[in-house]
Amino acid sequence: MSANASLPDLMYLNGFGNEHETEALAGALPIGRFSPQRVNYGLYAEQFSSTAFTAPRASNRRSWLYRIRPSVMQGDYEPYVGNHGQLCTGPLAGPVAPNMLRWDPLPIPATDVDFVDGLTTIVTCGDAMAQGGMGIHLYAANQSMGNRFFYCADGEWLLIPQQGALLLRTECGRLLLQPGDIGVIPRGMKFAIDLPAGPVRGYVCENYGAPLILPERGPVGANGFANDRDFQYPVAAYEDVEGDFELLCKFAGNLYRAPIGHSPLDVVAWTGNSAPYKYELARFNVMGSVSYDHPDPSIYTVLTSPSDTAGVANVDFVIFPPRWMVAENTFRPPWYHRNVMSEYMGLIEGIYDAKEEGFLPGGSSLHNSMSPHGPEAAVFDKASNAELVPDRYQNTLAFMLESRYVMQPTPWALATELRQKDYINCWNGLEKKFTGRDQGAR
Ligand SMILES: O=C(O)Cc1cc(O)ccc1O
Ligand SMILES: [Fe+2]
Repeated sequence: MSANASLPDLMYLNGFGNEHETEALAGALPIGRFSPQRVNYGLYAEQFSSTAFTAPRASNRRSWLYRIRPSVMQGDYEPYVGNHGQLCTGPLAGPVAPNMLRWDPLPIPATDVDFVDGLTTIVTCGDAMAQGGMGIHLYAANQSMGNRFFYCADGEWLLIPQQGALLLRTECGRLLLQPGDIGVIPRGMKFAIDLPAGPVRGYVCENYGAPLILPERGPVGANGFANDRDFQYPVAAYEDVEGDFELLCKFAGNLYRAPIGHSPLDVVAWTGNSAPYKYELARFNVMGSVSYDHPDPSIYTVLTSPSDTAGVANVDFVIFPPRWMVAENTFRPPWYHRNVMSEYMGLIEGIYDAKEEGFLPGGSSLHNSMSPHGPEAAVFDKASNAELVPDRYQNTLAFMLESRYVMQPTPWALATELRQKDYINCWNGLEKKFTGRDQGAR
């Protein structure tokens, strides 16, 4: 068991996008073929395709699942209306104002709410039906899903816990996520989320586009940033239980439910490269300036969903982890900035260096395409006058979801009391300092 006695100590398979194979019962995996006439143990073979059959080999993702019942063993879907939050899908209707926006964290619900019912969408971009863009959901929940199972046909889910542990029970096995970890669940994979250590809060990026991959390293070489070996996949674990259960799904922007007479997490063995995985953000190997200037934040990219244009992401997932700051004769916080890419930010822990006030763990900010942003006034003054000794940034873990597509706040996001209507005032006090005199700064 791990340090917290209520948390399971799970085994994992290491390696990003590897052709993994795992069996919960010895001999359950066919050898030398995927679909033998009869599968051992009376299992059914089912292929799970996450990319088109004909996607190039380097980007092709699929797995073979050997399961107690094939996935067709379920009832018809009917609309599901239980969602306690407000789950939305891009594109949303109406105009998008370019205002800079910021929100306080969601409260933990006062009534019983599980993970799926506790989702509230804050922004979306692109178009789920066209398989581009993403939705960003906040979650706050206090109940395990138990025998309510879910899958999302609209996109891959990147889970970013901010508070509390998530036990992901998936078709491929179990993953434990704690704050500081991230988890990725392929589009369409069935799962349930239990809460082994109390209430939870965090963020979900529903990636409508190409599956997340590791970014190129370029001249950095063969190691560094997020290393492939640190991505962890589950070992096969199956549930052989029957009952009056519920299969929920999100499809083409709406939630549905179907009755199901058994746990769909009944995969006894699987092999392939499309499976859920986790990554501990503390393992990120941070690159940074050891001479001068604040580099572009792309050096902190953990995962990227490419678009059809090289270097222009559908979604980049970027973190700002603890690290040393040593740059000389440099304004060390992020510079003032206008960006063609749209930037959503969240905070997992501590304080973010550009915003020491008002950007809280569990909170959010949105700086849309070409909307100006940068350090608040107090940070500008502090950083302009700081003694530039080596400084270790500790107790900090912010992240950014960046996209080529304009991000549209949901009606909830604009109306909620959690929105800080005075956010723009954080830049008050950046008065004119221009004197017209040469002050000798170089
Ligand atoms: O705070 C932000 O807006 C994110 C960000 C961080 C950084 O280090 C450089 C540019 C940038 O947009
Ligand atoms: Fe920015």
